[in-house]
Amino acid sequence: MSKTQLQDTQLFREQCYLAGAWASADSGETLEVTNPANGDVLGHVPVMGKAETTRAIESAHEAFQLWRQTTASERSDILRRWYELMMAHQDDLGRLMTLEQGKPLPEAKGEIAYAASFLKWFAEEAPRAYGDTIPGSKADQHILVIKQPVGVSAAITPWNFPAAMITRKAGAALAAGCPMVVKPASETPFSALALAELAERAGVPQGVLSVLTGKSSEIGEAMTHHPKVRKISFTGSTEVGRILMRQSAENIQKISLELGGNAPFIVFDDADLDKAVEGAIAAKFRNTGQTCVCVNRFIVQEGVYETFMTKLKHAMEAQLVTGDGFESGVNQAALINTAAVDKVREHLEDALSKGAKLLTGGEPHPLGGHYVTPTLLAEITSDMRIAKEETFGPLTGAIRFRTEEEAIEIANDTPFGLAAYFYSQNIHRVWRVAEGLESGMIGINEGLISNVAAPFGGVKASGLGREGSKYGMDEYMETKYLCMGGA
Ligand SMILES: NC(=O)C1=CN([C@@H]2O[C@H](COP(=O)(O)OP(=O)(O)OC[C@H]3O[C@@H](n4cnc5c(N)ncnc54)[C@H](OP(=O)(O)O)[C@@H]3O)[C@@H](O)[C@H]2O)C=CC1
Ligand SMILES: O=C(O)CCCC(=O)O
Repeated sequence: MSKTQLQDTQLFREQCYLAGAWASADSGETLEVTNPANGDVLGHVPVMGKAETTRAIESAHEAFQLWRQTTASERSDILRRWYELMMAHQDDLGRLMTLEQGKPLPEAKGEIAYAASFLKWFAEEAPRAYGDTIPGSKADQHILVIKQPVGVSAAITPWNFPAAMITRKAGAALAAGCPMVVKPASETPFSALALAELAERAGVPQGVLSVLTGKSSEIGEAMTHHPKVRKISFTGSTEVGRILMRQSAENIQKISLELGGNAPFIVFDDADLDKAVEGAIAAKFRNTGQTCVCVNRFIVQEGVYETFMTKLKHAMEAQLVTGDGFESGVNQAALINTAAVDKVREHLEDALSKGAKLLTGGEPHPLGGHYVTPTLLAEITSDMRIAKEETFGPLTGAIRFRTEEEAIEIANDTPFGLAAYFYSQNIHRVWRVAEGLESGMIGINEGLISNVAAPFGGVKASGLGREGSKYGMDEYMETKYLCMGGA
């Protein structure tokens, strides 16, 4: 990639940020990074492994001794500067993201603002790591509770949100007083390395943040097997989450997992259907369907089934524009890789072979490559892959239901429990359904639920822990009880 495409060419880094310095892999080996929209080679990043990860962890442990002693206000100032630098370079960072991830430029810039908001949020939360005092059980006894940073933390992040999944973790960790070693996805390392460059400019001390690219399983093993790493935070597939959870058992590391989803979107007879369609487009097609909170299955009550499906079909045909993320007006981009395209095709073929009806789309996209035509199916049933697995692309379909109980049963009939959405104007039903759905996050008459102030996370196979919000910093802190006697 020509560096001149960026206003600030220093944001394009082809080395890792290890212990406060820019470094190549010990082996000199590199990995090619391509643009998913056209296959162009954008550049190369180091293939690091166990040795480099161990050095980053040891440097983080050394840095921890000083970082934990900085005041919350000093950490807050640094995070605030990092936030301001991200916003000042929003155009370049957005451009880098569109190049390596594919998402449309306005959406990429939107992610930069979203990602930066976690740094601002945690800059504000850092001074609020309050403890407690509790009445003792004896007259001369006092019970105090303090919060302390867990120690060195490590993050492994995915390609679908190359910036926000780093700042949502690193913002909380650094605010709490923990250094962090980050391993971004191999598809989208340049966004991560640009964030490291800005962290350095913001004054994040040496060793407090390292960003390493390379062999994921080796880096993951080095992180989980190192006794000085006290916290692991992962966003990605449930399969890899399970591996990391097993590995982290060895050193009893604290672990947060934000894994796959299979979000249901229920439309009741009493819903405002136009609002439901608006919410459906937002909840399904954000990031071209490649978001863990994206709708997988619509579940629609029989009295409004035909009307809702017709309106959704028309909205998809009128509003969704597929193309290169740099083209104006495009809101559906190329998928990340061939495996993603294949998965969508397999879900479509499986559903059609089992009796689903095609309402729109279905054909290969004329642009070829990683482009997929937005597709809507009717008469989905629970034995289809689309109803059971995370599709992660612009394909969806709807199941028909009769009663509220049936809708909840269908919605909960999945190992996952990240996000769920439903539309109803009946306040009694709203409470019943919100309480009945087995999901960490529920959109009620709302299709866009991601928000820095809200706790993000799932239940069941969708993961453990919460990110963002006033709860996010707790994941990086230990609660310590002090019992003062003889007072
Ligand atoms: N919850 C979410 O937001 C996400 C969910 N997914 C789901 O997962 C599916 C597959 O996507 P995929 O990209 O393969 O997701 P992965 O879970 O494989 O990748 C996510 C991150 O984990 C790393 N990783 C992969 N294997 C290991 C390992 N053994 N130990 C440590 N780290 C590892 C990857 O590194 P590297 O890139 O170097 O391999 C990447 O940084 C998607 O179709 C989607 O259904 C995917 C991404 C995000
Ligand atoms: O895991 C994901 O898909 C990233 C979450 C994006 C969001 O915060 O909405």
